Amino acid sequence: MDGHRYFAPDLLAGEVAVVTGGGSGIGFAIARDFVALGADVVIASRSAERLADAEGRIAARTGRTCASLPCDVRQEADVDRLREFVTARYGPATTVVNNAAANFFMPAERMTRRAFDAVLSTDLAGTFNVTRGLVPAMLEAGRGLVLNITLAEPDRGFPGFSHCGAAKAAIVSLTSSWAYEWGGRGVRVNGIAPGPVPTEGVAANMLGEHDPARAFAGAATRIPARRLGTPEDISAAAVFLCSPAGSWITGQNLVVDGGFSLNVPPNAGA
Ligand SMILES: CCC/C=C/C(=O)SCCNC(=O)CCNC(=O)[C@H](O)C(C)(C)COP(=O)([O-])OP(=O)([O-])OC[C@H]1O[C@@H](n2cnc3c(N)ncnc32)[C@H](O)[C@@H]1OP(=O)([O-])[O-]
Ligand SMILES: NC(=O)C1=CN([C@@H]2O[C@H](COP(=O)(O)OP(=O)(O)OC[C@H]3O[C@@H](n4cnc5c(N)ncnc54)[C@H](OP(=O)(O)O)[C@@H]3O)[C@@H](O)[C@H]2O)C=CC1
Repeated sequence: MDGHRYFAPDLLAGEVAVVTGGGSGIGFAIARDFVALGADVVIASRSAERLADAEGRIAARTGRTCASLPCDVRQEADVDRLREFVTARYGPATTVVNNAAANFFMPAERMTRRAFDAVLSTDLAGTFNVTRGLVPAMLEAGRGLVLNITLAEPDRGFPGFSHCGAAKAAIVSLTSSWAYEWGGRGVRVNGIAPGPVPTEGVAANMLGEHDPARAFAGAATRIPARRLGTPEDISAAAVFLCSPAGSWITGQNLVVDGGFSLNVPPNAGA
């Protein structure tokens, strides 16, 4: 069920939103729900094929179109092209969702510098590049929103995924710094920290040789809400934070995880 059903149909009318990684998983759900609620949306990621497919699915589900542009968030020149494309098509972006990310299982002692850089350059530098590219126009306009897709309590570590944990911890810190620096100039900055959401990206990149069905079923038993998250759980929170209903919320990292980060021991409360 799409996340936009909770909200008034024109809630985001007048917004121009860029969603990185909007062709799949959580980013797709956010883009789809923003479109359904009246925003003009550009989805951006590396694969033109994935973006074209997502554009078609969004139009079929919402009856409204969005636009897409191939963009590698690691490349500043790509981000410059993205800003020019968005501005020419819809006017300057008023909302950016930094959702694009890379992650894969890698024990810390085997982590090569190239593997570390592959994740840090996508997750951390990518978030910096896109924000740095799009926020100046928001500051000039005196209004804007940045939403970073993060991780719950990343300072506690992310065993097996230390590169991604480090990147997400730094993004949470950027969220606070940017919120403070830009709060007086009309730009809010927040994070959403999703719990386990069984997307294709997770199945393909994080589970190694594990059978996805078994791995996901095992994870669900460790969640107080006793179910995995859905992309719609995350997109509904994104709509709230990026709407006027969230206008006094900035610098926060909203955990949306069915209680997963409470670390309830197995069988507790069963
Ligand atoms: C709870 C939080 C959950 C978060 C979830 C998510 O983020 S889900 C989002 C999940 N979605 C995605 O991740 C999106 C899709 N992901 C991707 O496209 C890739 O993961 C990528 C962006 C890292 C490739 O970037 P690129 O083209 O720049 O990389 P490259 O090919 O040039 O390799 C550079 C180094 O990294 C190594 N290495 C790379 N991949 C793997 C692997 N799977 N396995 C092991 N190692 C891997 C590779 O060996 C090499 O090191 P070496 O051996 O030369 O010393
Ligand atoms: N699913 C989960 O359990 C959790 C997810 N998250 C976070 O949620 C977000 C979405 O993850 P999810 O939907 O699960 O995974 P996906 O793999 O579906 O999403 C990753 C997206 O990032 C894009 N991407 C990757 N590298 C780049 C790049 N260099 N430039 C531009 N786009 C890029 C991919 O598109 P393309 O290949 O076309 O470039 C893809 O659409 C991520 O930030 C992730 O870290 C956080 C906690 C838990």
